[in-house]
Amino acid sequence: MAEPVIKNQVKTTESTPQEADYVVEVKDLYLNFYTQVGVVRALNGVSFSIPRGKVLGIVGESGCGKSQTGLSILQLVPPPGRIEKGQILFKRNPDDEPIDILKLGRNSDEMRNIRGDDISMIFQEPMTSLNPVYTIGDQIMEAILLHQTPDKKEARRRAVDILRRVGMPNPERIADSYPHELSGGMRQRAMIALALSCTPVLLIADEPTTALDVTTEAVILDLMRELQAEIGTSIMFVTHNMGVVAQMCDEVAVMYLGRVVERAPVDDIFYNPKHPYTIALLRSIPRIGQKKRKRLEVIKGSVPDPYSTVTGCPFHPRCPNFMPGLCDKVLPAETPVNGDTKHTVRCHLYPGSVEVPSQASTHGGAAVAS
Ligand SMILES: Nc1ncnc2c1ncn2[C@@H]1O[C@H](COP(=O)(O)OP(=O)(O)OP(=O)(O)O)[C@@H](O)[C@H]1O
Repeated sequence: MAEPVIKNQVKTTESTPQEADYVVEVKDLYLNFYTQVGVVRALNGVSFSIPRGKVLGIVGESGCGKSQTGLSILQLVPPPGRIEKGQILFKRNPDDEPIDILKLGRNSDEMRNIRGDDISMIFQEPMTSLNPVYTIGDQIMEAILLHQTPDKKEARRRAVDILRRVGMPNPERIADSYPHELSGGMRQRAMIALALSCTPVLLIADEPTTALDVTTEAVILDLMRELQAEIGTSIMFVTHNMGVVAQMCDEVAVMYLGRVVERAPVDDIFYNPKHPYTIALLRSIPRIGQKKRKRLEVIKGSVPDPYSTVTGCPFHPRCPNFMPGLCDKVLPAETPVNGDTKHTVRCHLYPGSVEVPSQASTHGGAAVAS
């Protein structure tokens, strides 16, 4: 029986991020929402790359722009959102010339092909992806018939096979079930099966397990990791849960108010965090060996109102290391930590941060005052 074609091959490399192979590179992305009460500057110069065959975690508190970054990659930002600036470079294969997704028409055939064939997205709520009026099997078959084979019998066989691979008991029966007939964990598996049915080069997983109980969450995370290793799909894993990051990710980008403030291999994020925001995020989670009575620390203050203006470093109003006259005036540039380009930070505690002249920021440091 022919297996679905695996489009992407894992290529392990010890090179720097600039040299390393990526599937998607987001460069200096700006996104605004033009609402009736004002402009929300949701993304303010987001830059990062998703390494081929690896899992990149995107973490940060609610409202920092994680989901909108994922939706931007698929050109699915809802109105009244508008991408103002930036590039999203996509490379299907390592040797391909990159395609700038933002140059493609939102509804063009090429964009639809990328959405259906190369990049899949899964959400916290499976019913966002699953259609309640079609059986699970029909929905998976539809994707396979559209992108892989016109043969209905073969499509059915592949649909059942992928349901088996995501650990569904009795996949033949599940294929004939409607979404409402399944439990939450089963629906999540069905959604993953649907997303992986075309062996995408990239899977964008937006809090896919947040709504599940911890036991089911652990099973689904294991499954995703297994399938990722088997198929070689890259994953952009959006979460606010640092425990999930430790379990799932190879690299991590920490976002604060529409900007990446630190990115590094996962071990560096946990054992050598640099940005005060990353450190605060880590202090707010329980750790093994921590004294029972020790209270978890809450990050001081709250995320600024989306319409408000912050000058300098967007984190300065909450930062324990705040340096008046610098942090509230100058937006820190992204700099490598001790010359290591795999680990970068945007913070004035580290050399090289004062590169950009004084700038005003809106909602988390939009670059330039308007
Ligand atoms: N339709 C919209 N209209 C106006 N502002 C929006 C809209 N959608 C998102 N935003 C704003 O964009 C910013 C980024 O939102 P986003 O959903 O990406 O955050 P997030 O980090 O994914 O948060 P969460 O973890 O809660 O999903 C937020 O300030 C949010 O209020």
